[in-house]
Amino acid sequence: MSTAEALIPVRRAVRGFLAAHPRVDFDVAVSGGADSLALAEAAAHEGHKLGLRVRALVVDHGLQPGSGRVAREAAEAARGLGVDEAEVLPVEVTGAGGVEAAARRARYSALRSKGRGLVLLGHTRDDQAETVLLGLGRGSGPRSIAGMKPFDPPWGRPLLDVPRAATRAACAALGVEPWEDPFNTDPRFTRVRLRAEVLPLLEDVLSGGVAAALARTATQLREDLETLDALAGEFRTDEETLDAKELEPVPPALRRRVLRRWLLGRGACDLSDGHLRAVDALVGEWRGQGGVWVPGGLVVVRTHGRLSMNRREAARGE
Ligand SMILES: Nc1ncnc2c1ncn2[C@@H]1O[C@H](COP(=O)(O)OP(=O)(O)OP(=O)(O)O)[C@@H](O)[C@H]1O
Repeated sequence: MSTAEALIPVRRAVRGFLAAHPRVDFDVAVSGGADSLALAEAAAHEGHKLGLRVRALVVDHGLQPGSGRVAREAAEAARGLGVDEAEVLPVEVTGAGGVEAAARRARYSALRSKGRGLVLLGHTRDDQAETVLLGLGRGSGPRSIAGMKPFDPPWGRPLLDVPRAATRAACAALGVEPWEDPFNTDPRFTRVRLRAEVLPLLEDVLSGGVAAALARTATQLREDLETLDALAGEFRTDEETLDAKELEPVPPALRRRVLRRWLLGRGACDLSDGHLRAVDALVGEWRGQGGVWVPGGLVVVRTHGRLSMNRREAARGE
């Protein structure tokens, strides 16, 4: 494959993305890995054709000795690939939930505050396939199976239809050596095992095309979800109480979305499918049952054909 041919898939994806979401100036989040370096090259190439300035942002988590050098090298590599500017953002990784989650929070927060509009991320079709598979396995509902969104301001993900192999091929053709994150090969992480063990086995058993099929499924599901969310948005959910009788004839999938918005708007949090179904039963399977407890210290009750929410203490009469 010639150099020019190797660059085509990534550049084409970025060109399509920029045409669909025209913007003045944008930034590219560069980790130094193959995906984001290939993205930086394509963003610079396509951005310059549109007369845009392209800046790379590299976050230094400061977690390993030499992380500063890795970040500076990533910035240097991005400059070498044509971006107009490259900036290293040192962050402090603190807070709950394990070091990986804390690093992720710090990274996204730094990118969000430094970004000038849209920040492009290098997630590929394989990342999308892994996300969908993880969501399926954990039963965490259609929202997670629908995967990552290509356009989710301030984030943009132009490479969600591009296989990871294409970003590797682009880097090889450009003569850059991407940085390999040691976390990406550590089998203690579920995602790493999905990538290294599960997906290759699925590809083998199903004779290929699995990552593409999962990514396609995510897109279809996301379109359906967006439609249902838009329909649910037509119901008023900003009032203290909800008219259960009015909701009764509404199809349950739509009804649960309306209930979700109402509950979240009134202080509920961490709602599972089980919670939503239990609240929905107050509408769709009403037989005079008692209140339903939901996270956020709340209990939902139905009285005189309307749903309302009380604090648990009040419901207990304390
Ligand atoms: N240190 C970093 N500096 C700047 N951008 C980064 C850095 N690490 C990751 N990114 C950006 O995020 C993209 C996704 O990276 P990666 O898959 O490692 O992150 P992640 O934590 O798994 O993200 P997510 O959890 O959103 O999938 C990269 O392609 C790159 O654009």
